[in-house]
Amino acid sequence: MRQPTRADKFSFGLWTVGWRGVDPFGEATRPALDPVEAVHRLAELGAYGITFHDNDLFPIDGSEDQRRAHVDRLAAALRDTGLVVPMVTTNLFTHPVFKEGGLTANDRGIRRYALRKVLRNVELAAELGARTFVLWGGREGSEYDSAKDVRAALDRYRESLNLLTQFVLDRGYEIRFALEPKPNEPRGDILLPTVGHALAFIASLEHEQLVGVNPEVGHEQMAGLNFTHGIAQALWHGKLFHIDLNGQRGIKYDQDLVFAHGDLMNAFSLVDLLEHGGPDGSPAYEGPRHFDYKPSRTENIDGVWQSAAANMRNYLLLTERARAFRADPEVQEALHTAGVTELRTPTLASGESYTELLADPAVADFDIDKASERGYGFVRLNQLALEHLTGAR
Ligand SMILES: C[C@H](O)C[C@](C)(O)CO
Ligand SMILES: [Mg+2]
Ligand SMILES: [Mn+2]
Repeated sequence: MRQPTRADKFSFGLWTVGWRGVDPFGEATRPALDPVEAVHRLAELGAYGITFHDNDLFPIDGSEDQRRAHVDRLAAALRDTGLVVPMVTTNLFTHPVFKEGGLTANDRGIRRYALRKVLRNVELAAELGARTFVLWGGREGSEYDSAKDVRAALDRYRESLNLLTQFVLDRGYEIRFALEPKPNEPRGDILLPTVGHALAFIASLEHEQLVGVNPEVGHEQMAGLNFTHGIAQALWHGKLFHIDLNGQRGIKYDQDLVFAHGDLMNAFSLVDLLEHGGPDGSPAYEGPRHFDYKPSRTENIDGVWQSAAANMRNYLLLTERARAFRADPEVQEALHTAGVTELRTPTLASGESYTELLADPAVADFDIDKASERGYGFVRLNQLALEHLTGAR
């Protein structure tokens, strides 16, 4: 099993390895981690980039000089290690001022403050060469239906995205925005809860070509959805601008487990799609393989670095297993029997009209009982996948 290299484009949020283990029922179990230390350690482990929220780097109420000093310290560590910053995002959820939202808070003053905070952070993203700007609306939502006019909230979200995309165009920044959906937590119900909601919303924006999605494994699975299906549809729309990889075990609080420590079969099909879903088995996605996870609260700092390494190792393991799966002649035969490749053939012959379809005797006399007898062999195909996944093949 090879070690990760910069070419694998693995990136980590500073907030991941830096998570101190505070949860709603317990205080921190680990000391604060210096972002510069995180950059050096992640570089040693084989990462290629780091991402961050503004306030992962500097305090929300710090002075301009303090802000600049923290940014310069990070920039120096990036130069020393060669790590890059593919993505930047804004914290619109920790400070109490955001307790009722940021960009879609009922309070207009808070919305104006939040929007300015994002604009300032887009400038920082441009300074550091980030190409993607993520917006996770963790506090955009409600606990009580009568407390939030959802249509007005979507108006405010659209107003914000239209301003932010105009800002990027006017400044000439090479930046695109990626919305990160999540169904709930910390708000009882979060707006734009799934990839589907986000894709529909993006279509309503003035500069929709600059806005895509940053789906997170656990977030779609918290909504009971199949993550690989969500990623496939995001790719189909040309809107997979970034991705948050982690693990989740069923519909419960956001576990942010190490990638593949949740639904392993879905992690396998996801990596197969990302790495071999393009033309002739090439990658379907060229962006960073970004981990947004939390080292379990049970771990000490050694466990933190082991968990970071585990994310990259699991991605590489699944890539290797998926490659063997695709190369297995029995798998190719099973895919053919299952009709997986047949689905790529258009239902209509080229140029065929509905008139010709209606008149086609082969369709008019289609023997549905005979057609019902087809055995697709899906279980055998899935067994082959499992045997490759477990190294039994
Ligand atoms: C980018 C986003 O803000 C990161 C979080 C907080 O982990 C949500 O997944
Ligand atoms: Mg999460
Ligand atoms: Mn995330």
